[in-house]
Parts: sequence; C-alpha cells; structure tokens
Amino acid sequence: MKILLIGYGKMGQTIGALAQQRGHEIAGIVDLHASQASIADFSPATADVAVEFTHPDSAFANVQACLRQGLPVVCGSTGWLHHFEEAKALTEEVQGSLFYASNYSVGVNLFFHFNEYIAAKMNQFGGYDVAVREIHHTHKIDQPSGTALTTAEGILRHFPAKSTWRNAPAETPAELAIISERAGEAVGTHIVTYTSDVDTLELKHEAHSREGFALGALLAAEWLPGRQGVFGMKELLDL
Ligand SMILES: NC(=O)C1=CN([C@@H]2O[C@H](COP(=O)(O)OP(=O)(O)OC[C@H]3O[C@@H](n4cnc5c(N)ncnc54)[C@H](OP(=O)(O)O)[C@@H]3O)[C@@H](O)[C@H]2O)C=CC1
Ligand SMILES: O=C(O)C1=N[C@H](C(=O)O)C[C@H](O)C1
Repeated sequence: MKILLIGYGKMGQTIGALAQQRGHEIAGIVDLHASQASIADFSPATADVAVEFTHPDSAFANVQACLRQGLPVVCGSTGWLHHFEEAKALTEEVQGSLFYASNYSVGVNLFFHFNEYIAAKMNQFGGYDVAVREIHHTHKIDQPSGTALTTAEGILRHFPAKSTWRNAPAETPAELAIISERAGEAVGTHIVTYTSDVDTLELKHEAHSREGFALGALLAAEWLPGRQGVFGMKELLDL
C-alpha cells in the first residue's frame, strides 16, 4: 500500500519505519518542518491511505483535508475530539473513510475492554471508589491523555456512582479523578484503581515503546481502504 504520513515526529517516524518493514511504500510525508508537501498534493491516485499523528490543534484540519481529497484517513492525534461530531458529519457528506483511536495498541484496547467489564462488576458488588491515573513523557501537550479519557468514559458508562470526571483529585464522590503525571520519557502508562475499606484492585497498561501504537495504526491503515464510514479499534479487533 502507498501510505501518506501526516506528522513526522515520534509516531510518524516509528510508523514509517514499520510500514516499510511490512512492505508498504511511503507515498509522501506532510510535516510542519520535515517536509514542504501538503495534503492537497495527494489524491487516491497517489496514496491509498493517510496516517495522521500531529498535534491537537492541527488534527481536525488535517482530517478534513484528507476527507476532501478522497483519502481514507487513520488519525491518532489526541486532544481534538470536541470536533469529532463535525468530522463524522463530513465523513458522511463526502462518503469518506475515517478511523480514529485514542490509543492504537492492541494491549490498550484489551485494557479498555476489561476496564468496562470491571466497572460493571464493581458497580454490581459495590463498596469501591475508583480513580484513573496516566503517566506520560514531559513533551506531551494534551492533558488528560486521550487514552485516560476513553478509560474514564468506559467507567462512567458502567459505574453510575460516578457521573463526571475531573482532571485532579475528586472534590465530590460523584467525580471520577483522572490524575495526570508527566515524567521524563515515559511512553504511556494508564492505571485504574478500585479501593475499598478492605482491599485494592488495579488494572494497568504500561507501554514499553511506541511500536505497539505504530503496529495498531498500520493494522487500521491496512483495514480501512474500501470501507466507508467512521471506525475504531472495536470494529477492527472485533471487541
Ligand atoms: N492514538 C495513539 O495510539 C497515539 C496517539 N498519539 C498522539 O499523536 C500525536 C503525535 O504524537 P507524537 O508523534 O508523539 O508527537 P511529536 O510532537 O513527536 O510529532 C508530531 C509531529 O507533527 C508535526 N506537526 C504539527 N502540526 C502539524 C501540521 N499541522 N501538519 C503536519 N505536521 C504537523 C510536528 O512538527 P513540529 O515538531 O515541527 O511541530 C511533529 O513533527 C499526539 O496528539 C499524541 O497524543 C501518540 C502516540 C500514540
Ligand atoms: O502523546 C503520547 O505519547 C500518547 N498519546 C496517546 C494518548 O493521549 O492517550 C496515546 C499514548 O498514551 C501515547
């Protein structure tokens, strides 16, 4: 496949290297500094799919540009989901293809699955409070992480004692605390902790490198062309 890389930072470079190992061709690179190319230079004649990992402030415009160029787009940028309904509407309007995941790692998507199961069970048995913690490198721009938000949404869906989240220690029992820590080059750790008077139960995912994110994004890029609509890892992994 011919893959257009949008964003050639930590993720774009990891995805580019893995794509070539998997036999794909890099159709081009669009990046603020690493390239002069623009998304408008590409079309389905020159790229089969675009993979976008840039910045919270630029992701939506890049997704829009890909959809308008007729390019299926796999987006991994976080921190832009306030525009997601608009992105869905545009996908529908142009009969395009959009894949989004706050985290492409297969392990994290299993974590999301178990997180929802545990939340439902904890709600059934009662007696526990719950909090989310995420740890990332100090270059990370958005807070809380996209993965922590997906995790929190999964808990809120199944654990009605929590009705909202707060990116700080909870101020009321109804708030789900998301504690964000920034430390060195930490790739990405997410922990859900349930505490009762008698015990503690934790669900934890710790990424050891960016390879897992890159592999998941490429699995999505290989899967998306030929499918119309908005998709995520639940569809890809059948979770
Ligand atoms: N969904 C997932 O599985 C994962 C998501 N992410 C998310 O992906 C995003 C990128 O992460 P990461 O690669 O670590 O970040 P980096 O900062 O290392 O790379 C981002 C790159 O995008 C470039 N860029 C910024 N704005 C634009 C634009 N408008 N058009 C083209 N390129 C642009 C930056 O250029 P410059 O440096 O010159 O500004 C930089 O080269 C973040 O939102 C992060 O949260 C990260 C890992 C996994
Ligand atoms: O910025 C990162 O690095 C990461 N961002 C994603 C997020 O916000 O959840 C995924 C991963 O944790 C790494």
